[in-house]
Amino acid sequence: MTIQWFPGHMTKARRQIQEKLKLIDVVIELLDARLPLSSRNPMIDEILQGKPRLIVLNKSDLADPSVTRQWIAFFKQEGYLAVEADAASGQGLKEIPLLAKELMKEKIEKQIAKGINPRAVRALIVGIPNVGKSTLINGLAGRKIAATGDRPGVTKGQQWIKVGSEMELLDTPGILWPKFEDQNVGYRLAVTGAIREEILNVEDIAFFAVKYLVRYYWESFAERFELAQAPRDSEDPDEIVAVMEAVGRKRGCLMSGGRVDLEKASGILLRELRAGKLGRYSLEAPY
Ligand SMILES: Nc1nc2c(ncn2[C@@H]2O[C@H](COP(=O)(O)OP(=O)(O)OP(=O)(O)O)[C@@H](O)[C@H]2O)c(=O)[nH]1
Repeated sequence: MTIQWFPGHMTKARRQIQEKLKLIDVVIELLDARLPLSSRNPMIDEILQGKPRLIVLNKSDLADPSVTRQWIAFFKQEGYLAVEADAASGQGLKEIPLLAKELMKEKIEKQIAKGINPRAVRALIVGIPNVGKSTLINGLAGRKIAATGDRPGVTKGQQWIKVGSEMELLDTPGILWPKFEDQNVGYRLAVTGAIREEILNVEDIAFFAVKYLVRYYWESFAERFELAQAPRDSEDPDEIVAVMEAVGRKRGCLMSGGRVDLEKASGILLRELRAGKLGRYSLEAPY
């Protein structure tokens, strides 16, 4: 699903999340492990109004494991509980209800001291489009959950999904918008496929990706496309375009006269990258 975010949509999304906040104890903020800051909503602190929060770095199977470890340390230093997960395979999901409960520890202890039997912790998943919210809900539920949505005319009955005996999850996630002002954020999101290619030019997206990969992941990049020579200067645009042309020649993207069809080559490169064929990579690091 791709959403065109206009100010009215943002206000509506914010209002919908804030309505749901009244029903829950903790928020599970889902970020993309490959680009945790770029996949984060710019107003998240304001929107969540101090609700206890667990940060889940999803799609960690696609991210560079050493960079993901740095991100976990970074978020912990910022005072959050943070874990990595691969919602698609189920890796890392078992810990989530335990950590949600950990966030409520003090309240639960107080209730027990007063002789009250604490109920299951109620949680809401929030995140930008395509970050894996539905996949995580299904993974935690252990089955496919039908999205009941906030469609007009449909009774707004929220459904609770039981996750073991300790957590209950709202069946519809909170959808947030990404940060638009920073062009590099847009490119990082586009590289992962979270923004449609009609919005940003495919060659520009591939250029951005190649520049980054050449600098940080040259070995796996060179291996995939059988490239011998690393560019001398990864800041030189001509050298990056030369790498893209070499990729195009390897993939047979040639036009009449032997020129490389860069648009086609860019499309192929991004597809292979998104499918994990170039290995695991992260597009930003905290340090
Ligand atoms: N490799 C990998 N893919 C994942 C993971 N989680 C989700 N995906 C894939 O990412 C894509 C988006 O997942 P969704 O669960 O639909 O994301 P969403 O946040 O609900 O998206 P919207 O409905 O657009 O808000 C799907 O193709 C999933 O299969 C993961 O941990 N690893």
